[in-house]
Formats: sequence, C-alpha cells, structure tokens
Amino acid sequence: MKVAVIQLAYGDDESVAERTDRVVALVEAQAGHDLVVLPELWPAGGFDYGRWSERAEPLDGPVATALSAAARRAGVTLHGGSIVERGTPVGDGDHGVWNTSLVFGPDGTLVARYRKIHRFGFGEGEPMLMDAGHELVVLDVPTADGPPVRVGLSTCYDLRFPELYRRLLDDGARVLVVPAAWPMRRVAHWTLLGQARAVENQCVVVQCNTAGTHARHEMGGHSQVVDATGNVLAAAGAEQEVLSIDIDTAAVDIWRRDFPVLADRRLS
Ligand SMILES: O=C(O)CCC(=O)C(=O)O
Repeated sequence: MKVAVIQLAYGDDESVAERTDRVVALVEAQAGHDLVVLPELWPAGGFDYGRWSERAEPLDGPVATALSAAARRAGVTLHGGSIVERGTPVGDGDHGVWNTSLVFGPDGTLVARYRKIHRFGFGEGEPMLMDAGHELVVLDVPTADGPPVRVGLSTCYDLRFPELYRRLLDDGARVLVVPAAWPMRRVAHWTLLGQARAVENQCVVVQCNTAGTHARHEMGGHSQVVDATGNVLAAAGAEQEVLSIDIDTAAVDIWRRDFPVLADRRLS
C-alpha cells in the first residue's frame, strides 16, 4: 500500500481558504498513492481555540467539499486530517461540535467519519468546546496492486490510550492512522507512543503531525511510519515535508504468524 503523509506547516497569517488551496495542491501532487494522510485540525488550527467556532463547518462544508474533489482528482483515498465539525447536538448540554476526521474514497465519496474520542486540554480547549466521539472506526482502503487493507482511525491525544487501539485491532485493523497537532515540547512521547502502539498491536502505524508555529504553540513535526515490528520505516524532521512510502502489509501477517504474541492475550 503506497502511503503519502503530508506534514503540513502553518502559522497564523493565512486564511482557511488560502490554506485549503495549498493543501489541495499538495494532495493532488500525491496521485499514484493509495492513501494520503493530512494532520489534525489543519483548517481551524490545532491550538487556535478562539477561532474554532467561526471556522467550524458541517460535513458538506467548503473544506470537506474541497477535500472530496482533491481525492477524486488525485484518485486516492484521502484521510483529510480533521475539521471542527458543527452538527446537531446529541444530548442536553452538548455543543454539537466535534474534532472529526473525514476519509474520502478515490471517487470523492465520504467513506468514513471519526469523531475524536479522547479530548485534549484538561478542562480547556477540546473538553470545553467540543463533544467526545463514541464510535470506533475501521475501514477497508483499496490498493492498486493488492487486496484492500483494514485501517483503524484515531486522532492525536488518542495515542495515549492503548485500550482504544486494542479495540481497533479486534475490529481487524492492520494499519493504524494517527493525524495530530502534537506540540514540540512533548514530541518524544509522540514518536515513542507510535512505536509502542505498533509493537503491542503488531500493526503498521502511520502518524501525520503538524509543523510550524501557530497560536503561540510550536508544533512537533516528526511524522513517522512504523512497521508492525516497531521499526521506523520513514520519519520526517520538524519542517513541512511529505513522506512517501510503500508499506508491505503482507509483512504484518507474517510477523503475527512468526511471533504470535497476540494469541497469548488473557484479558480483553
Ligand atoms: O497528548 C499530547 O501531548 C498532545 C495532544 C494534543 O495536542 C491533541 O490531542 O491535540
């Protein structure tokens, strides 16, 4: 499965429309890949809490529409990172706002939507302004030269909660995708936890972080693709960069057969 990881850099002086045009051009340049991944909350700004409300949009809003068209023109499955989604509140006191990942198929159809389950901010930011998602999402991503690959979704802070990934594993995931706006000051946790999730679940982990500095937060970059044995197959630096890698998904099954640690699980 050919994967492109777009580690996008942005600051504060760019409109959402300008950033969307830039992202669309980057996505379209990845034609020939099976899966293209963008970072968390790139349209609204990962830490730009004060602008989230004005930048929130529904699932058929301008950013989603542009991403759908970009996926279709590039002929790729596009994991669009995430948007601040505005929808209908589910319960009393809910905001009707989520940190939502959208995945578009090569024909531009929305094939998956994942609302971030673990909200980051310790009482500020996400827990104050957004609702938590509740649904696990695993989908089959088509590939040009093999069978579809089962991919589990998660977002940024979710990476700290291993029980989520066990559930994705039990739903058949062989590849785990993690878009993020993870700060530089804790970037060592980002790379370490990505490798840990790969090793403990015997899955490939695809991590797409943000670069640049916005809302006074320096983003950590260091996106990476980790194989099911924990080896880092591709790693970005701190600046904007696109990783392109051909992942051998058959190697996941070979590793699980040769080192069948998952068969020894006793608690579930
Ligand atoms: O867990 C962390 O250190 C960062 C998480 C984060 O920035 C996020 O989920 O947006």
